[in-house]
Amino acid sequence: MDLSEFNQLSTDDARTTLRPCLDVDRWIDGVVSARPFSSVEAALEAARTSAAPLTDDEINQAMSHHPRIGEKAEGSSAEAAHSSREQAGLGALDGDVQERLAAGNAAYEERFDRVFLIRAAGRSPEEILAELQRRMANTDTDELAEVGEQLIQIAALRLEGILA
Ligand SMILES: NC(=O)NC1=NC(=O)NC1=O
Repeated sequence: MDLSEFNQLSTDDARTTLRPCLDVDRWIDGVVSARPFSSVEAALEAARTSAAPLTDDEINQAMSHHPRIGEKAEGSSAEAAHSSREQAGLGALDGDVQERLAAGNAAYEERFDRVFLIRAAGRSPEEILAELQRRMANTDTDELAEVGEQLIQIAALRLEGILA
């Protein structure tokens, strides 16, 4: 849809449109209430700043919608479609990278007890692996903050796709 359609959506329809971007009510309401936007960039800026930083509870709730990096998104939900598109950008992972990513995901889950989440769009598999290694050294607190930032980056990219 275009920006004027988004600006004119009812509050409920705007909320429904935004939920697959980030399943956090405070973020959704922040973007919905900032309408009408004068430009797509203004809408994206609202998406990048609304509800930031996310709380631990909001992060944990939002995380349930994200498949592992390198794994096919399950189901036919809007979130799954977004994830598939974002991960398609990784291209066909060669065997070695696929294995290293699977091993990295397992190590990350062991260390932080959640799926490794990263904004995949615009990143090569090698960059994602490097980020995974770097973040393994984070404290729990620092890592949770990074996850929150990545969720918001993904949300803004998803909104950009919706408004394209
Ligand atoms: N585990 C993940 O990082 N998942 C994802 N990253 C994205 O950019 N989209 C996803 O679904």
